[in-house]
Amino acid sequence: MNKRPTLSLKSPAKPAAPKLRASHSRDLKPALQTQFQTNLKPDSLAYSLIGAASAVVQVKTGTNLPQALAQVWSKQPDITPQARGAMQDIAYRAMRQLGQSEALIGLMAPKAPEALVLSLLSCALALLTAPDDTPPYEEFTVVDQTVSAAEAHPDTARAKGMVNAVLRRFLRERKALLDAVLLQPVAKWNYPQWWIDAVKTAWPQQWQQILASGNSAPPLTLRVNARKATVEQYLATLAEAGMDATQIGPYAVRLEKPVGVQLIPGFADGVVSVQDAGAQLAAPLLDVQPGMRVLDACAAPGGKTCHILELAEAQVTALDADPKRLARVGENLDRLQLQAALKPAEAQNKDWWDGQQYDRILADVPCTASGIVRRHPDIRWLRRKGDTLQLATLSGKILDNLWQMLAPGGKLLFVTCSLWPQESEAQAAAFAVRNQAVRLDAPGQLLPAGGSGQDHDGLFYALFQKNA
Ligand SMILES: C[S@@+](CC[C@H](N)C(=O)[O-])C[C@H]1O[C@@H](n2cnc3c(N)ncnc32)[C@H](O)[C@@H]1O
Repeated sequence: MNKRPTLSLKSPAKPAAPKLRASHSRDLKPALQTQFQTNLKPDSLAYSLIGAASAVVQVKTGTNLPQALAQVWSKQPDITPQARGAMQDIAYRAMRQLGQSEALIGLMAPKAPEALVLSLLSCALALLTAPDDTPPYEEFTVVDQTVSAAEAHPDTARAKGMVNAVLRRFLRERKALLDAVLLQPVAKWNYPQWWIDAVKTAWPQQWQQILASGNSAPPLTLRVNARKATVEQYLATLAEAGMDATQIGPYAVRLEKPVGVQLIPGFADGVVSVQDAGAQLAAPLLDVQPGMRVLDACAAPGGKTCHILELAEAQVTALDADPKRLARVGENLDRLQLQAALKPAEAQNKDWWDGQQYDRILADVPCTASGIVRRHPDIRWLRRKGDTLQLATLSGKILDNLWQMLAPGGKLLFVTCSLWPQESEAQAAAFAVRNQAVRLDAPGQLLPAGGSGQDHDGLFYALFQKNA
């Protein structure tokens, strides 16, 4: 028998449930199909659509999209890199269009669809309403393949007719349907209403530009390793490889066309790393001198740790509460041939500290990540309004604890990738008062920016010095 790929991501098989009458089974969630296999070809759009939908459905229950996709892929040993790429592309598009797609489905579906059907329709509608000039697939291909995907999965097969009807109606009545749903802010902007309100309150002049920029596809920005090359030298390497690129920061180079890291010249040898241009401001701001003791207190995956070490021979400790993520710091250090001490520990505690103070501390604290939604379009659907206060409380504790570990005259750089003042400027101001910290020059809130000149995520920087 042919080995067929598994497309379900579900939990271990349970004993068979008693048979239900048809009328009852309609009201209950179908049993999870752990062993489900499909005849869909891995290079078909249907295969990518059902895989993407399986990931999107998990985001709706609280899993982040990269993890959800990794779980889908782990169940399909035969998946090709192309199918993986296609699934990822569809799932990310679905996240960026989710408000509009769900509003459209709400208008067209005769009753609320089952979770996987809803996600499958959202993936298909994201392809049919792609904001790019060139739609990624022909409209009728999308409809046919979505119907085939629905037919091939036990959780969606019964809804095949409805999927067909909804998508065909969308193609017939596209303008009227879009005009109707775009009156709703959630459909127009593709964020939850509380998020739209929070951006409006915090940034009354810039809120529309901020929301729109969060829906744009992110650039691929590289950081040139100052120990191995200058930006000019690396731009020449890219030109030789026929890759267009622009310098957008002291060490930052933006590729005109994003490619996989395996295709980036010098990546494997540590000549460059992938890092947003805004995030590349941290290491220079810390002003680390050779031989200094430096603590990177929330370090994983290590972008800023590595940049610090590229700029100075320092004794760096990279700490993170998540040991799995901390392992990625080790991998990045290895690729760049750099060294740091790795500590799996919580930055609000002292149990890991040897009592020797640091000359520099980087506190890139956990936050809502509301400034990096163009890279992580799932975040807006995963976050809850109350997360801001909870995370701000934790980061306040982290900052107060770290301050005691800073040597007199030392500097602490507080960073967030948030747009919410409660996590950023208000936190910085309150911290300075509580600790009589001297505030030095730093960019403060950087709103997300895209375009020819500047291109960076939304970040916040505050720099403090301890009185000598
Ligand atoms: C914004 S990310 C850091 C990004 C990193 N500085 C970089 O540039 O690659 C925040 C990190 O804080 C870690 N974290 C969360 N809670 C923590 C805590 N209580 N103590 C230390 N690290 C924590 C998370 O695991 C996450 O890796």
